[in-house]
Amino acid sequence: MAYEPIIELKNINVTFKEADREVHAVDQVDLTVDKGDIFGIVGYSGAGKSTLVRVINLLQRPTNKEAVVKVNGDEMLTLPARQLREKRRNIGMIFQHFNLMNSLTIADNVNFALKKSGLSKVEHTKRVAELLDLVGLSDKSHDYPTQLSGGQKQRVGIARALANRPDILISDEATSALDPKTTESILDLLADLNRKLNLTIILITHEMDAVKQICNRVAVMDDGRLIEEGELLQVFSQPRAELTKDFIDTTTHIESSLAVVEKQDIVQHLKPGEVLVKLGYVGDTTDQPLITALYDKYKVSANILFGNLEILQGTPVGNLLVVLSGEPKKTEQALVFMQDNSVSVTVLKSGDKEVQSND
Ligand SMILES: Nc1ncnc2c1ncn2[C@@H]1O[C@H](COP(=O)(O)OP(=O)(O)OP(=O)(O)O)[C@@H](O)[C@H]1O
Repeated sequence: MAYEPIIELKNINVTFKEADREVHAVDQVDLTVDKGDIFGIVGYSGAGKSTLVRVINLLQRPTNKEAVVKVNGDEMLTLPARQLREKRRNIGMIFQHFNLMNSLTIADNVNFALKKSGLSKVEHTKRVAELLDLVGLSDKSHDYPTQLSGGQKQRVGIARALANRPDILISDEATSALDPKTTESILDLLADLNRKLNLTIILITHEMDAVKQICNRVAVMDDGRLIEEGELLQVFSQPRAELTKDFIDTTTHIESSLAVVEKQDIVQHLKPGEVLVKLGYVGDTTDQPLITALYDKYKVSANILFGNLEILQGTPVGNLLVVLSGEPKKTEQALVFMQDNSVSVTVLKSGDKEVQSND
C-alpha cells in the first residue's frame, strides 16, 4: 500500500505565556499521519497531546512562525477564515465527556452537526438514520442522552462527529471514562469505521491497551515533545525510550513481573552456568521450538518464570523471563544461538558473575 500523508505537522511549537512563566505545551514537534492510519498518541496528563491535536484543525494555532500544518495537502495556516471553517468540517472530534445536549433527542443531537450542511429536511432525516445505523443506535433515535449508557453516549458522539463525512477523526481520550468492556466495543467500532470509511483516526490516550488494540502507528509524548514514534509492532518489540517501556509494561507487565521474579529462590541463588534472561520475539520466531532446540543442541534447560504473548496487528509478539541452566560454555552458546534466530536476549543476572563477585 502506498503511504499518502493526510496530516503533516512540522516545527510545531505552542507556548502559553502565563503571568509568571511560560508553558511549552508543544515543543518542536514533527508528525506525519498517513491516510487510513489509526495513529495513537500516548502520554501522561499534561504531556501536550490535546494541544498538539488541536493544532491539526487550528483550534490551537502554533505560536512560532516556522510551523507548517498541512491537512490533505492544504496549508491550514494561510487559509482565509471561511475556507478554514470548511476544512474543519473534514476533521471530526470525539471527547471523553461526550458533550451531548441533554434537552435534544439522540437524532436531534446528531442532526445538530448537519446545521450548515445545506441538505434538505428529508436528506437530514435520511443522513441521521444512516449515522445512527452506522454506530448501532437506530432504536435510540427518540431517546434522550440521559437515558443512555456511557458507551451509547459515545456512539452518539461518534455519529455526530461523522455527520459531515470527515476524512479524519480525532479521538481525545474518548474511552477514558468507560469501563474496559465498553472501551473495547468503542475501539472495535472505531477500527470498523476506519476500514469501512477509510477514516484516518488519531487516538489520544494514556492507555497503551487501547493503542495495542487498534493502532497501526504510535507516538509517545512527554513534556511537549514526541520522544518516540513508529509502527506499533516496532515500538512494542523494541521500545527505545524509558517512558515507552513504562507504557508498554502497563499492558505486558514484563518489567513489573521482573521485580517479583528476582525475589524467587532460583534467581537469588543462580549457580555457574545459570542465567536469568529476558527473551523477546516477534512473528515467525514464536513458531520455532527454540526452547526444545536449546536442550537438544546444548543440553541447556529453560525454566520459564514469566511469559507474555500479544497478537499485534495479527503478529505474535512475546516476552519471556527464563532461567537457563547448563554447562557454563554451553549456556553461552545457547544465548548466541537464540540471537542468531532473531530472539532478542537480555541477560539480567548470571550465576557466573555472582560467583566471581562473591569471591
Ligand atoms: N490554554 C492554556 N493556557 C495555559 N496552559 C495551557 C493551556 N492549555 C494547556 N495548557 C498547558 O499545556 C500543557 C499541555 O496540556 P494538554 O492538555 O495539551 O496535555 P494532555 O497531554 O492533553 O493532558 P490531558 O490528558 O490531561 O489533557 C499542560 O501543562 C497544560 O497545563
